[in-house]
Amino acid sequence: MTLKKVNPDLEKERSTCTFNIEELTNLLDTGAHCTAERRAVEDKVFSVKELKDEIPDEFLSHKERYENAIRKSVFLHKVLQETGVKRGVYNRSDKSDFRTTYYSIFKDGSPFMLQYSMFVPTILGQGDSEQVELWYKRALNMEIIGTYAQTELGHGTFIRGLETEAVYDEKTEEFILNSPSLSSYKWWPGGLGHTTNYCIVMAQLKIKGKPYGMQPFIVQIRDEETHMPLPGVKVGEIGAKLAFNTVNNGFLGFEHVRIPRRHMLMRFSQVSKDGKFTSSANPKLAYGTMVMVRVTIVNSAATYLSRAVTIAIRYSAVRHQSKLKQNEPEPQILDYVTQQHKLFIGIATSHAYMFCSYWLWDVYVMYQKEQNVGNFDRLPELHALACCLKVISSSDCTGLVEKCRMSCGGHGFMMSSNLPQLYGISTATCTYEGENTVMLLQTARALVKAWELGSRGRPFSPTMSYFAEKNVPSKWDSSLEGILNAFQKVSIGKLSSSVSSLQEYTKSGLSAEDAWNKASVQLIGAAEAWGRAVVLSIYKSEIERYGQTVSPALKSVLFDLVELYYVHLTLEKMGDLLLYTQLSEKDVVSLRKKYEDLLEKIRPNAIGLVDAFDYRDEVLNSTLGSYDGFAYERLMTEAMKSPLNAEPVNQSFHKYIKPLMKGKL
Ligand SMILES: CCCCCCCC/C=C\CCCCCCCCCC(=O)SCCNC(=O)CCNC(=O)[C@H](O)C(C)(C)COP(=O)(O)OP(=O)(O)OC[C@H]1O[C@@H](n2cnc3c(N)ncnc32)[C@H](O)[C@@H]1OP(=O)(O)O
Ligand SMILES: Cc1cc2nc3c(=O)[nH]c(=O)nc-3n(C[C@H](O)[C@H](O)[C@H](O)COP(=O)(O)OP(=O)(O)OC[C@H]3O[C@@H](n4cnc5c(N)ncnc54)[C@H](O)[C@@H]3O)c2cc1C
Repeated sequence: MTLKKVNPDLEKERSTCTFNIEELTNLLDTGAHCTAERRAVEDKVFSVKELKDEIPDEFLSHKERYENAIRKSVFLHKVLQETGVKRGVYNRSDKSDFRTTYYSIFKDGSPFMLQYSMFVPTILGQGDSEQVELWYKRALNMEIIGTYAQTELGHGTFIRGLETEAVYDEKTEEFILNSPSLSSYKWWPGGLGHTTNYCIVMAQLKIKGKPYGMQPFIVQIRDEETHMPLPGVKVGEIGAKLAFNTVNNGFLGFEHVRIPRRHMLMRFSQVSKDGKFTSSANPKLAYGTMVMVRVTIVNSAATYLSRAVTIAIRYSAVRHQSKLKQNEPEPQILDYVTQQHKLFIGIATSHAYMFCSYWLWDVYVMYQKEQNVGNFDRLPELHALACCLKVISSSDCTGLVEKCRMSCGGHGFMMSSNLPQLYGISTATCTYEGENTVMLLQTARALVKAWELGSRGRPFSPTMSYFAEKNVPSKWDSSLEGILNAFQKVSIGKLSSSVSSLQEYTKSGLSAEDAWNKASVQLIGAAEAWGRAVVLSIYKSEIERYGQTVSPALKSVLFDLVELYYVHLTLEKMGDLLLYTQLSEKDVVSLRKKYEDLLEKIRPNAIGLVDAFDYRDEVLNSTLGSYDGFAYERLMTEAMKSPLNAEPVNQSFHKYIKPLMKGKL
């Protein structure tokens, strides 16, 4: 099929853009040098023919898909090694550490994913210098391939309930790993099924019968030559899932498997040869990899959404349907204001979380530096921020990815659109690295503690400093500052009522735990409200900061999106605002008008804004979202790849349908 260069609809859309697309791309990439570096890596990666799929993945069997994913992972590793990309070292954004490039080669994840995202970072974060020297090099060269094995069949959330044991035997200076029950089997780790030969196992340390809590151990599970499971190791794959079907998530059990003492990662806690345990300065340091991955999820969530919204907006610009005016041709569906309502918030939300993720990453890096000199003061706030922003970014972005899919009508249901797969990998972020409700409850725990300490005169940490302000009623103000203040009032109001309920429940005789459980719906509301206030505040302040360095044209568009985000959230959370602020019906009417005006203002820039995410067709992997906009031609080309289309009549006709038609069954 010969294609014209670009669909005229998209050509027209690009001509109405009011800002410099490249300038926005550089800003989103955290610098022009990051854009250049990323494009150079992409040029290299996407020129490798072995990394292209001849048959779409969805037409392969489970086993073939796995084998294909392994083949591509190996080629990709080689290419990235040649380009000098540091694998296993996170950066401020998915794009600048090439995660987006990497994972665009796999629609459903790579079996090496956990090697890069958790195995190597845990060695770096939890190993002492000698252990890092030994294991990091081996892992980086792929001499060993590993994963992070924490979750068990019986427990994922409640880490203290994990059953896998590591019992120290001082006679042989070894730990004995054991899985005492079916529920203690590790379940879920990516790559564990048939790919990894090592893993970090999180297990309960026991010395002379005494428990010392969960610690990380590096455990060999397969022979390095034959890849056979080692004696006492029971390992396999957990089966088909909603998504991540090429990640090779696995199960793992141990029958008294011995490992050397130095295979416990000992940066923070140590076990000496004679079995003496030295505790880390803070027992939660063993949870460090989770904090780091939660921080990075905020950017991943924004990135998944930016891919989905690029596909949906490009498609909406080339799709014509129904009539707005009787005597005119069918309009682009992007001209329907309801379509703009579904999609433009996707661009703004993606920006909001991207800019917040850069800020959160910087907080994390600052904490790391302080931690290295023994200062853990920032950890409770960082933990609360990582939990809460992980939750609201993953749930908001996943909801909007699904909205993007539905906004493409029937074609959004096609696997070739890549929207179902994007939904699958996005919704997984709501569960992994801490199930979202549980993470909100962790946030609430920190907020309640801060509130109670604050009421006794202790200072609040920076993101909670507004708790100190008196919740006095003030006139509604629809400026950005006014809306931010209003959301802070909601946050104070919800937290204050949750604390009152907790106090009332305990006063009425409930234990602290029962009172907490009874008030927990309120508590997760308070946690979410704090997260909203943080995101509104950081998104606005980051754009104000960048606004001083970018061109006036770009600054204006960036602020249109900030306003859209603020007004959209105000209308969405109207109930809370009516309860805790002076918002009136008149204000709501004028905010609705403001919202409609903003959609109209953003409309000419819609394609420019998604082009600025700078996703090559190979990254989007979508029949609906390609840069040239020839969605129908691509849908037909992909449909022709269905194995059923290889022959005009399928043999099942002769075997079953014909006898049925002839009444000969
Ligand atoms: C070429 C490419 C190169 C690129 C390189 C990068 C590649 C990146 C690639 C991919 C991108 C990402 C892909 C990621 C895939 C990941 C797959 C998923 C992996 C997993 O899911 S691993 C398993 C994760 N599991 C969890 O998250 C479990 C959740 N549960 C918990 O965290 C805890 O159990 C709990 C927090 C719920 C409760 O813990 P508990 O010990 O019971 O604690 P409490 O009693 O509630 O609290 C005690 C006290 O501790 C504080 N606290 C708790 N947790 C932490 C923490 N993590 N840090 C600091 N402090 C913590 C808590 O606040 C309490 O404090 P207080 O007493 O109140 O003061
Ligand atoms: C795609 C994917 C990849 C994964 N990869 C890995 C991996 O590589 N390595 C690894 O170790 N793990 C991995 N996991 C496991 C993951 O970390 C856990 O599934 C996750 O932490 C949630 O734990 P759970 O499954 O035990 O859920 P559960 O805790 O059983 O949650 C079930 C329900 O119970 C509720 N609940 C539980 N506790 C509480 C509470 N205290 N208060 C209120 N409600 C509660 C939850 O809110 C939820 O509604 C992966 C999971 C997925 C889906």
